[in-house]
Amino acid sequence: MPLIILSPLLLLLIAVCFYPDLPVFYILPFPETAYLALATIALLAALMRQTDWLYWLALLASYFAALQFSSAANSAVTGNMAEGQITQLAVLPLLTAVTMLLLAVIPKPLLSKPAGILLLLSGPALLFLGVALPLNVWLAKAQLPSVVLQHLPGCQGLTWLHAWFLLIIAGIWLIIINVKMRNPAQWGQFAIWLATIIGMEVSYKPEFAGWSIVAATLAILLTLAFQMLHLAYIDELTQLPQRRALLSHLNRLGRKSAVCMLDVDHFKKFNDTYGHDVGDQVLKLLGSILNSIKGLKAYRYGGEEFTLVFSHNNPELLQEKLEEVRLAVAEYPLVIRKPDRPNQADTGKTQRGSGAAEKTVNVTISLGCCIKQKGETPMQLLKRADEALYAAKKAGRNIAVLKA
Ligand SMILES: Nc1nc2c(ncn2[C@@H]2O[C@H](COP(=O)(O)OP(=O)(O)OP(=O)(O)O)[C@@H](O)[C@H]2O)c(=O)[nH]1
Repeated sequence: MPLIILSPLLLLLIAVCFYPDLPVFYILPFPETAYLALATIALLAALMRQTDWLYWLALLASYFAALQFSSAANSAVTGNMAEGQITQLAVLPLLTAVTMLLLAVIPKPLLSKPAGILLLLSGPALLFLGVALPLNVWLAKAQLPSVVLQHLPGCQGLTWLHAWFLLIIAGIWLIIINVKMRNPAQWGQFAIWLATIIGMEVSYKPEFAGWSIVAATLAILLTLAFQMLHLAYIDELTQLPQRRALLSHLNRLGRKSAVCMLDVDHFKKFNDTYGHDVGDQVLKLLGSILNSIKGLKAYRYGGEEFTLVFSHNNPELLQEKLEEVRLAVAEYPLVIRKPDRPNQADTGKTQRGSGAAEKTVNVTISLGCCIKQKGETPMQLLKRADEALYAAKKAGRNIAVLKA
């Protein structure tokens, strides 16, 4: 997924480096096209209720405007930055990188709230302040060693100073994406940052800088598509694909396959005893247990029912796997905080650990599995799996029933 999101920028980078004379670079009028692309994506993001993107787009638009303003101010210089000299334009990527990293990590308020409007305006304001203030003069006073102000080999705009600074930002960003937040939006934001760096390096040609904005908007478009797919197919609570994804899988099921329905035993009683919130945590945990078991594809069918799809029909292997799933759930200790600790009520009621005010419980599941028959439709197969589940419940629960 990340590479697809980054692909417009990677393609642009290759084209700029190796094919700078491509006619496609010169067919669009810039900067108008860049602003039009930004406005279109902003509209699309707002329509899709993904308004966080508006913060990013405002920042990107003001970055592009600041880039043009600084480029015009430095128009006497052929490249972005004369060797060994810090221009205002050279400070821009450093400032943008920090602003974007900040935007990536801070919680974003609703745009309709005053705090949202403030955040929307503060990013662009910071950039324009950076351009207006003589930051380059202040930086020059720091008397950096001349080597850090030399251009990178093959680069016209970026110096070693930029390289080190941007490398650190990129490192922090990639760590955040991979360790903390694994979702398409994080990669889309990283793509925007990448676009600003490319835009900076190629700003000596307005067409290239304009294309970097177009590539960034394409990256956001791809991210929006992933976000919509996620909304349509992934269950919010368990993070498993939900019924729509299951039906699409069942429609392209191979000849040798099997389907299993499972649900939590006495879940109504569990909810009544520990509360709906704790019940939700159990379903979440069940989702992560099912997702971690190899050799099957797990879906949340609805409520406390889950479906497992197997791409083989070997009865021994199926029985073994069903048993593995059943035991994985039954043997997982759920630590539940007692309600006499209200101050910690929001911080995860179900987790591993021990303590005086905690109680360990176990939940069990029942499973009903059926091997796909010749000519059987997905609905018929699901219905038989449901009957097998019913048989497992009748047989006393916490067992797996496999039918041919
Ligand atoms: N916490 C929580 N409970 C849910 C959710 N979806 C369904 N339930 C509950 O799951 C319970 C299902 O109850 P029943 O269908 O009677 O089944 P059961 O109590 O598990 O009994 P058996 O299946 O016969 O063992 C109901 O109380 C629903 O409210 C959910 O998303 N979160």
